[in-house]
Amino acid sequence: MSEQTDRSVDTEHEHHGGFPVYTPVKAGPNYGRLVEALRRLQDLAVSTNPPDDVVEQAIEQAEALGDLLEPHQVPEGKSPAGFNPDLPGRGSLLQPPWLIEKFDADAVRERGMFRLFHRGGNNAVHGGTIPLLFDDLFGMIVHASGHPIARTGYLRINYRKITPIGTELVVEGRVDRVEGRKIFCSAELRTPEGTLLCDCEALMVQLLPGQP
Ligand SMILES: CCCCCCCCCCCCCCCC(=O)SCCNC(=O)CCNC(=O)[C@H](O)C(C)(C)COP(=O)(O)OP(=O)(O)OC[C@H]1O[C@@H](n2cnc3c(N)ncnc32)[C@H](O)[C@@H]1OP(=O)(O)O
Repeated sequence: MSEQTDRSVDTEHEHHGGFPVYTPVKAGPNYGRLVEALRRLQDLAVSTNPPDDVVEQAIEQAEALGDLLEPHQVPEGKSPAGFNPDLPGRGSLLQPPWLIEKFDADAVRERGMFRLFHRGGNNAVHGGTIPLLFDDLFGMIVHASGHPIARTGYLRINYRKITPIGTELVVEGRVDRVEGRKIFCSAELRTPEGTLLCDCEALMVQLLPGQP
């Protein structure tokens, strides 16, 4: 039985629905550099228009990189990607590369920038990227406040001001109240000076045993 499915290691497992037990995954000394190099590629992929001979070279190199990495695929929870809290975006390419600044029962705060590959219209952050930031934050808030794993029932976002790319920003949220399985949370995205850009309310619903 794999460590991930051996539920005897976590006697509270029933209270985490059907989720595997997640634990932080250590990254080697170069892993963060790899993720940042891939993010740079994502930035360039959305902001370049290379001639076809360069496109051909890029394809060859990208395919070679895929071939290099593919033999090292591991199940969910075994890669540092998303499971290393010390890396920007916890090492995940999906997440905006923000760093966790506070991870306490009363609040979770992250600081970072949106990248070029998060661009929506007219150089502002894409409106669909902001729920990604909030949703992930609420997952961490549920965890940090000691609740079993919960899934997002809803996110209600108010876009108050244009969210800029390449500028340091801060997001902070907390649990507001709990009613049975329902964990009501809120969070705000601000500039470091405190200007409110977006705020969000969320309902996180604690999973029942076996719920995926
Ligand atoms: C580094 C290593 C450590 C890392 C450290 C961080 C750890 C990080 C862990 C990650 C943890 C993952 C975090 C997942 C974050 C997502 O899950 S994002 C995925 C997006 N969400 C989903 O896909 C959820 C899909 N929906 C569902 O699965 C089900 O609808 C739910 C949410 C489980 C609820 O279903 P259910 O169990 O059948 O419950 P149901 O009876 O429908 O609802 C329960 C109550 O909530 C209410 N409710 C449910 N939905 C709504 C709604 N949309 N509006 C209003 N009320 C609602 C119901 O009315 C009901 O209220 P009461 O009648 O009890 O008063």
